[in-house]
Order: sequence, then structure tokens, then C-alpha cells
Amino acid sequence: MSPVLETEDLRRQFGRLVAVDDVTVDIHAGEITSIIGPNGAGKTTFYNLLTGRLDPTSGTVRLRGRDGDLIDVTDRSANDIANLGLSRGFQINNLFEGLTVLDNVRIARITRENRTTDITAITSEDSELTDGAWDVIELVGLEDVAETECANLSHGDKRKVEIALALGTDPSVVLLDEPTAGMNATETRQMVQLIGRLNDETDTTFVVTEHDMEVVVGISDRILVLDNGSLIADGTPDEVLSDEQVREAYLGLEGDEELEAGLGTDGGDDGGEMA
Ligand SMILES: Nc1ncnc2c1ncn2[C@@H]1O[C@H](COP(=O)(O)OP(=O)(O)OP(=O)(O)O)[C@@H](O)[C@H]1O
Repeated sequence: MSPVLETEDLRRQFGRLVAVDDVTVDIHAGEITSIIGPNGAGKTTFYNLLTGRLDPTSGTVRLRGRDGDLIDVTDRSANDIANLGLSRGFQINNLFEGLTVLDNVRIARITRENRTTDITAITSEDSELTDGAWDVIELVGLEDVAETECANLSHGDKRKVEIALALGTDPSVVLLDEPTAGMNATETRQMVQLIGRLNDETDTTFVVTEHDMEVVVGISDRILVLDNGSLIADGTPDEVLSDEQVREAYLGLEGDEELEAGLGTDGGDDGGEMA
């Protein structure tokens, strides 16, 4: 399986605290990879290193560019890395609440075309821009609320818009931060199905952090486990969840105890959370 994103001995210290400790990993093209670990394990710091929001203390990040070559992006800016095809799910608080879903996605398309100074295009009759935005809206299943102002959307639909904005930039890799956080059981199930469908129907590779273990198991081709900044496990859900170190460190299980005891049963805020 070819890597679309890889790190080599990636390290980030804050003073003497090692938040990410020489992590070497490759993310396979077309897969859904979850990164899990308890609070403070280094997940956010790792994401910030991948997206160029933080500089590493040492080590390397490489991203497969649109021309197929692996590019060293370690010292590139966050904008450069986004333009090369790595998109981080926009956070809900980054939505333009007073604009419709369609206009928000049109803005994402504008940034994709590197027309960030051409924000006036949002009020124009640019049919190519609008058609591209509609394609994304249909892909994510937001047609019914396309003309709704984001402020009036349900929490679940706002999280879908975040994904639509990320996809709007035509990325090769999308990083999602806890895509089911704050969702009820029905919304959680729909989000898991949506990410799986998007992964099937597009070439997009997804990297997801998630605390809900039922979601992680349901969604992932592969799971990476961070603990104190170190990568302690890397494998399929079955492999990772039967790993003694993972079971003891996070699931609080020993020996033959049932795996299900460490998993949530309703996708909600229960014992299935890692942290
Ligand atoms: N800017 C910073 N300055 C100092 N220490 C930091 C900074 N950012 C993170 N840390 C520390 O680095 C470690 C890893 O934090 P990080 O936020 O990456 O973990 P996390 O796995 O994302 O945790 P959570 O699940 O709670 O979001 C923690 O000990 C944290 O306190």
C-alpha cells in the first residue's frame, strides 16, 4: 500500500516535555486511519505538525503531491501544505454562520483555486464555482439545507458542513478532529456511515482522531495508538484492540477480559471513551 503521508522520527518538545516522541509512520492512500490515545497523548500536537501549524523540533513530514511525488513538507507553511492536498476539517467555529451552506462551500472552493484575495467572487455569478460547490454538497448529502444559513443548522449538519468545506478544496488527505463529538447516537451512526461512504466513493484518504471507541472500531481500516507522545501500536482494529499494551494502558483490561467491556454500546458518552 503506497503512503500518501509519512513521518520519520517526528519530534516536538515544549521545553523539556516531549509531546511527540520520534514518531515514524506512514498513512496509506485510500484508507481511514484513526489516531487514538488518552488526553495529553500528543494527538493534537501530531496533527499540528502534519498540517504545518507547528514546526517540529526534529524529524520529517512528507506528503504525496498531486503529481504523485512525495514532497518534504517539514518546513512548508500551513497554506502551502493545504494547497498540496492536505486539508484539516474546518472547525464549527470557523463556519460563516450568517452565510448559507452553499456560500460556505463556495468560499472553500475559492481557497482551493488559490483565489483567497478574490473573496468578492462569493457574490458573483461564477457558475463553475457554484457547480463545484453543488457537487460537494450532493456528495456529502446536504442538498436539503444548501440554502440554509449555517447558524440555523443542527449540530450534526454543521459537522457535515465542516467535512464539505474540507472536501471542497479537493484534498488527497482529510484530517478530522473528533467528527462525532457532541453528537447523539443517531447522528453518530450517520457520521460513521458518511465518512465510510466518502472514503468508498472518492479517492480521499481520511485521518481521524476520535475518543469514542465504538466509532473508531466501526470506521477504521487502521488504528495508530499514541501514548505519552510515542507510537505504541499500529494495526487493524482487531490487532490493536488485542494488543496487551493497548488493553492495559487504555481499556483497563487484563488477560482474557472481554474486549466489549471497553467499548461503548450506544456510541454516546460512556465507558467507550478512551480518555
Ligand atoms: N503549546 C504548548 N505548550 C506547552 N505544552 C503543550 C503545548 N501543547 C501541548 N502541550 C503538552 O503536550 C502534551 C500533548 O498534548 P496534546 O494536546 O497534543 O495531546 P492530545 O492527545 O491531543 O490530548 P487531548 O485528547 O486532551 O486533546 C500535553 O502534555 C500538553 O500539555
